[in-house]
Amino acid sequence: MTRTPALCVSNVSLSYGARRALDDVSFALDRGRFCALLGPNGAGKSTLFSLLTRLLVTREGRIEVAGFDLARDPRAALARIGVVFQQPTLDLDTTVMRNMRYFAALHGMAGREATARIDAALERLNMRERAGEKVRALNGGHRRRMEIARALIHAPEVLLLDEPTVGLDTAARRSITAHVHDLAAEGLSVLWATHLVDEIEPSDEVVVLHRGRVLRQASAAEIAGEGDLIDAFIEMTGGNDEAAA
Ligand SMILES: Nc1ncnc2c1ncn2[C@@H]1O[C@H](COP(=O)(O)OP(=O)(O)OP(=O)(O)O)[C@@H](O)[C@H]1O
Repeated sequence: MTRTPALCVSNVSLSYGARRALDDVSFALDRGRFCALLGPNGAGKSTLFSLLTRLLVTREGRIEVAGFDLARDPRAALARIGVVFQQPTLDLDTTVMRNMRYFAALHGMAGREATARIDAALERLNMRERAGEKVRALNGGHRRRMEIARALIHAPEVLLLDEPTVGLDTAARRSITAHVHDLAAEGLSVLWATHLVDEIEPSDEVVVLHRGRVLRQASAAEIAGEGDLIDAFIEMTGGNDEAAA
């Protein structure tokens, strides 16, 4: 028996006026996998994330989360998704704990249940000892970790992250990337949008998106072949990217 994929995107297209931002995009994310959505700037990654989170809707194609159709059963589908958007959405002048409690409340959780969920989520990101600090006092890497912990409060099956390391220094970038790979190893299904090849491990799944189209889905090792992933990526996309930055 085959398991329902964590995420299944089938023949999805979206245009902004005359501009075709996504063109017949299809891919599937298996459960418990780290999948990089790899594409140069303008490939359509953020547009796809907007569709996956229903900030945008399209009539062209179908999206399923853990078997739930996002258009027909949005409540069930969205309940299974945790999201970290590219732009931080933190209240800087409250503590980590108050931020987390606020989000738990949005998911209908309070009291002991909320406390247990928040503790577990912060623990997974090594952030428990920071619970009493104001967000403003945290460095960029810890703020991002807090956002990831926040996205896990409701125990989603799929975690979506849109270029989550933008603006972070090398050490913080490496730490966040490692933390999220650990989450996938624990069973979470992860879709990680990036244009940075060095955030991807050989065993990761990769969906290469370019000019709104999926060029390939395979493991990073398969795509790299005998060479490096970055060379394969540049060859596929024509090199109009700062992939090595
Ligand atoms: N609101 C919009 N109106 C018109 N065109 C848009 C809009 N948003 C995005 N686009 C265009 O759609 C295409 C895909 O953009 P998108 O932001 O999804 O790409 P991306 O891969 O996320 O790029 P980046 O890494 O720069 O965020 C680009 O050509 C972009 O200029």
